[in-house]
Amino acid sequence: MKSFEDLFAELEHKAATRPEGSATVEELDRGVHFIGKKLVEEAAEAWMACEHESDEAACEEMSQLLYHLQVMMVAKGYTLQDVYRYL
Ligand SMILES: N=c1c2ncn([C@@H]3O[C@H](COP(=O)(O)OP(=O)(O)OP(=O)(O)O)[C@@H](O)[C@H]3O)c2ncn1[C@@H]1O[C@H](COP(=O)(O)O)[C@@H](O)[C@H]1O
Repeated sequence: MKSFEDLFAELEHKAATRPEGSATVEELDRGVHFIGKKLVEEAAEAWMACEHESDEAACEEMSQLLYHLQVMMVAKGYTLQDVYRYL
């Protein structure tokens, strides 16, 4: 099973190597404004799923929120340590 750190390393690698067909590369190319809207959308979907849907659906939406959060970190050039220092 993939961890938060595993996914972040994978996304940084995708950003550096820019493989064909990568959803991450496509999203990075669309920029911070687009990624920000995805973040807010996924946050709302995670909230709604927690209130009205199954545990499975809620967890899936949360995974998408984590993904888009990581894409934003990569877009901004932030490392895990840049964020973890505030935890
Ligand atoms: N975990 C994810 C992941 N989660 C979400 N997404 C993207 O986000 C989209 C889902 O958000 P959308 O809101 O567009 O889709 P939706 O139809 O609204 O979906 P719901 O929120 O309604 O369920 C998907 O179509 C993917 O493009 C992801 N894209 C990639 N990953 C992982 O990231 C890694 C790199 O992926 P690539 O860059 O595609 O190689 C791989 O390990 C992937 O599994």
